[in-house]
This record gives sequence, C-alpha cells and structure tokens, in this order.
Amino acid sequence: MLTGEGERAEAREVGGFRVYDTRTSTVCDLETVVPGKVSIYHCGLTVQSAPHVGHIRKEVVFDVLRRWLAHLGYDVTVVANVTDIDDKILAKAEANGEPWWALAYRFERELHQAYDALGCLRPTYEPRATGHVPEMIELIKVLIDRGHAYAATDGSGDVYFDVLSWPAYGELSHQAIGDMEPAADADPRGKRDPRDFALWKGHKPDEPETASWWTPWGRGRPGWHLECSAMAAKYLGDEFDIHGGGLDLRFPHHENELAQSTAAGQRFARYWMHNGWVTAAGEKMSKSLGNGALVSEVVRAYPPRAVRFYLAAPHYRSAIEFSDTSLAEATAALERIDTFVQRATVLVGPELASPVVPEAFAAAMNDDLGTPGAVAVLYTAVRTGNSALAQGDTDAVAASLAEVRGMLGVLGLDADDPAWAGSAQDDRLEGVVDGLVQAVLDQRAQARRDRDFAAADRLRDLLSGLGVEVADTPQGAEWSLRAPSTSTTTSDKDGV
Ligand SMILES: Nc1ncnc2c1ncn2[C@@H]1O[C@H](COP(=O)(O)OP(=O)(O)OP(=O)(O)O)[C@@H](O)[C@H]1O
Ligand SMILES: [Zn+2]
Repeated sequence: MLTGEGERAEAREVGGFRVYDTRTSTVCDLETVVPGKVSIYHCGLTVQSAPHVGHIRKEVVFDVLRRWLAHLGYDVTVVANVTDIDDKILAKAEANGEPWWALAYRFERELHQAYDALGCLRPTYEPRATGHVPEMIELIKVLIDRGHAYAATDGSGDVYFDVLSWPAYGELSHQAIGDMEPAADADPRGKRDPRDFALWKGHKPDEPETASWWTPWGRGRPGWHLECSAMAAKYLGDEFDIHGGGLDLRFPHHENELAQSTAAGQRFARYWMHNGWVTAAGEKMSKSLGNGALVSEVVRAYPPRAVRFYLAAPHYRSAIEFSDTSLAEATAALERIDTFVQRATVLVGPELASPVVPEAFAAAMNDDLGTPGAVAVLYTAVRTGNSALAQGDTDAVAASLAEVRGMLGVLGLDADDPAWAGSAQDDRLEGVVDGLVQAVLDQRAQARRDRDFAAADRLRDLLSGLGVEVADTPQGAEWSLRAPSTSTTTSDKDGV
C-alpha cells in the first residue's frame, strides 16, 4: 500500500506547489510543461450505475486541486473521461432490456447531477470513450509498428500489449514483471504471455452489433486502459502535468496507460496523484460490492456543502471511513463557520473586504494539498473572529471574515458561490416552505369559517405578495408558485 507512505513536504515558502508523485514516491516541486499552465487528466467514471460517495470524493479532491492551482495563478485545463462502453455496461443494459448507450447516458447525467450537487466545476473537456475510436486505432497501429502490441493468435479480434517487450512495465506500481498476476481482462488463449493486457476486444456473437467498431483487426470495442491513453494525448498532447484517479487505478489501469503511451513514444504524465478510498466497514466503497452510499441519497440526508466539507477536509491520500457520525460532525462544524460568517457580515455591513488567504493556509495547501492543515487554519480564523465579535472589534471581525471567506472560496465551500444555487438543499427547503404555506392556509380556512373575510383576504394577499397562487378546490386550498408576470385580483368574499 502506498497510502500515507512516503515523505510529506516540510513547510515551504508560499507560492510553490509540491505534489506527492506516486511513480517516484517523493514529494516534488510542480514544474509544469508550459510555465503558468497546468494540465490535469483524471480517470472518470464507468457510467454503469449511479455515483456513490467514493466516486464523488475523487471529483471533490481534483476540484479542490484545480481551485487551488487556479488561486496560485495557473491557467488550469482539466480532462476527465467518461467510459461509456464496457463489459458491465453491456451486461446491465441487457439485463434491463435497454440499449447500452441509453444506460450509459442515463448514468452520465446522474454523474453531472452529483458534480453539481457537491459544487464541483465541470472538467474543461469530458470526452466519451465511444467518441475516440479513430484515435485508439491509430495508437494501436503505432504500438504494433513499434513491436509492443500484437493481434491475438486465436483469431478473436483481440489486440494485446506485449508486456515483456517493455522493460519499464511495473514502474508506476513498483512491481517486477515476474511478480505480477495474469491480466484479468481478456481471454488468455490468444496471448503470448498471461500478463499481456487487452488494448482492443474482439466482438463476441452475444454482444450487440452497435457495441462494435471496424478496425484492421476485425470488429470490436475499446479496452479500458487504451481509452485514457488516446484521450489524454488528444486533449493534452504527448506530455502533460498531472494524472490522477483513485488509488485502485494505480495498478493495473494506470500502469497500463503509462506503458501504452510511453511505448508509443509519448512522454505522458509528469506527476501521478492518487486519492485514497472512501471505505465502508473498512472496505473500498464499490458498486460491485454493493456497499455504496449514493450521492443523491447522501445529499438529501445532509446539506451538500457539509458533504463536500466532509470529503475535502481529510488529506486526499488517506482513507475516509463513511459514517453518519462524521457527516453529522462535518455538518455541525460547517454550521459554526457559517454562523460566524453571518454574524460578522451583519456587523461589518455590506462593504465586505475582499477575501484573502492566510499564508499558513497557503503553506498547507502547497504541501501536497494539505487540507487538514488548511482546515485547521480556517478554524483558527473562525475562533479569532468569534473573539473579536464578542469584543465588538469591527476591524478585527472584518479581517477574520475576509480570511474565512477566502479559505472557503478556495475549498469550494463559499455559501454565496453560484455553484450552490439550486443544490439539493432546495429539496429540503421545499418541505419547510410547504409547511409554512399550509399553516397560513389553515389560518385562512379558519377565518373563512368564522366569516372574517377581511382576515381571509389579508392572508391570501400575503401569500399572493410572495408569489404564491392559491386555488380553492373541492379537496381544499392548493398552492403553487405563480408565473412572474401574472397577478390575482379575486377576493375571498367572491369565492364564498
Ligand atoms: N470508494 C472509492 N473511494 C475513492 N475513489 C473511488 C472509490 N471508488 C471509485 N473511486 C474512483 O472513482 C473513479 C471512477 O471509478 P470507476 O467508474 O472506475 O469505478 P470503480 O472503481 O469501478 O467503482 P466500483 O468499484 O464502485 O465499481 C476512479 O478514479 C476510482 O478510483
Ligand atoms: Zn484512465
């Protein structure tokens, strides 16, 4: 296990981001291919089911990274692929009796809803595997020409990467080829070596024809590892800065991506970042294990900003055990921060100082995205601000408020960020609003029974002034939000 292993950077001068690189197991200065720009590729979802909290942790981690690098002044490009063809997608679609592509689109939309629910910025480019078959075919041709790939010897239409032809194979996960297990992703019969992995999978008679594309090696569909190599090169060129994903992807997926791309003559990623897992009872939260808490359900139970806080606060390389207690603690902690922001804003008034980021916070974030240290600085600023509030020291309150808002902004947690508008919290508020309107309608009904039409009219006007339309039906009064341009002129007396 590499989680938590390796050195952590010492406190550095603010400004220079340092990153733990899985390949070298060291913390390095980020030296980007193009000064002032940073390019990031992180492996996206296989859209075979709704995203769980483990999936969205990866999105939150890379969203915080992106926001921090942008704060440092980098022009950031982010690519996250969508794997929209794969064994599990085909199997599930068949079991459901729906086209495989319909299932994939459906869960891709759910992924987008999860991004939005947790305030994650969408990637700059979000390429689908099925849209990049020509690029994959070209890459396979290069690998075959260079002697690193071959068509299966059993005529299945599979194409394999020849691991023994690439001595560096194993460099990312620090394994010797001789110690590796056979690759699990293809029929071993047509392979030269059991550890060779599939670049391309030949069409099988029981699979839908729409799930196959013509190639010089017959009809078939992409191997998972090849997709990412082809799409990373298309959008980021033959060398880019950071390649990311969950720890489980380090081997075989990322090892295979690295082998394919470098064997094809590309330099590929400079740094590899892997986030730790969200676990449930100590095991990786996973669709396959059926222990996944769906994002859509968790953001109904807890405020979405608190869920983000819960996922962003621990160090990205450590595991997070999923628990209601921790989510409740994150909710309470964020409420304390929000209470300070609200009270401070009332005191300081509308002319807020521009948000700033304290140096200690920046130093923690520059140290391999050290969010635990950064969050400690945030708590200190809230404590200092609360003391200043107690003393009525408006200048000190304003200074703390500027810091707290600056730090919340970088973490993607500023409550005023438009990302939170229309979040799942609205669903929770809907229930509250419905209860309040019903209470007013009950009072109005009572006023009508008492033939106090003036009071009934006042209550109706109150609701109308708030844009609430009331319709009297045989089942009782029903309410809806009025379209902005319409108005009501009827009186309760008219309705009696
Ligand atoms: N429990 C988890 N904790 C953190 N990251 C995760 C977790 N599960 C998946 N990821 C990451 O989410 C991204 C998309 O994963 P992918 O669609 O390949 O799911 P997966 O790992 O096959 O999930 P599952 O095991 O649930 O089927 C990858 O970068 C993966 O590492
Ligand atoms: Zn990938």
